[in-house]
Amino acid sequence: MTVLSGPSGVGKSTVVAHLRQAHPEVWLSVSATTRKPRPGERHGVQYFFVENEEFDKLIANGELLEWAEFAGNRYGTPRRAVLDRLEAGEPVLLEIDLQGARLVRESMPEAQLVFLAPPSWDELVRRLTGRGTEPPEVIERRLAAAKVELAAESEFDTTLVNTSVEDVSAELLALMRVV
Ligand SMILES: Nc1nc2c(ncn2[C@@H]2O[C@H](COP(=O)(O)OP(=O)(O)O)[C@@H](O)[C@H]2O)c(=O)[nH]1
Ligand SMILES: Nc1ncnc2c1ncn2[C@@H]1O[C@H](COP(=O)(O)OP(=O)(O)O)[C@@H](O)[C@H]1O
Repeated sequence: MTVLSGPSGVGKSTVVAHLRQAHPEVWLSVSATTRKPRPGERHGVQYFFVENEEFDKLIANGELLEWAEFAGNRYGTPRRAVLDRLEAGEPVLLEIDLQGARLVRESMPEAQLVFLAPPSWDELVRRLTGRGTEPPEVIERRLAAAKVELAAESEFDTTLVNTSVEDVSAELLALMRVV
């Protein structure tokens, strides 16, 4: 199992979408979140969008492999689906934040932790702002979280710098031994 983390706006979703277009056999976990959908996001595709009460239930029933609060919303990985795919021997990819990556490392030490880094701080700010999905105060919050995440890079097994989506997808596939 491979965990991909990195600051908001670095390009995680873009890289994963590119990788899965060429290799749909890579299974990506769909997380539950209390965040509201962005335009174009669909329930069950990018996320399972749930209310706070539903998220409380998922935690209480032990249905999440890990969960974390990120920039004011909660996000969690449904446990059953991940375990089923691992049992079936499929390549499993989680795209989660630093706190989640740390929790996975504790509960599944065999997981491979990959950090996606921006070419520079200015480029990260450009990407996050340029995406145009969040208002300025949310961007500020995510950039504050990004500073913490960038400082934790050394906790990961591997760092990939997202200069080129094509290159980084190929590198990630190689790390996952999908060719
Ligand atoms: N711990 C944890 N983090 C998650 C999960 N799903 C998504 N995240 C992370 O939550 C953060 C915010 O995600 P999102 O609101 O979709 O923003 P984006 O990643 O900037 O597009 C990102 O770092 C995601 O990787 C999850 O199930 N668990
Ligand atoms: N290698 C890259 N070069 C230039 N822009 C990129 C690259 N990777 C992603 N982007 C752009 O950066 C923005 C943030 O990417 P996204 O995949 O949403 O990030 P994340 O999922 O890490 O929050 C998007 O507008 C995306 O098109």
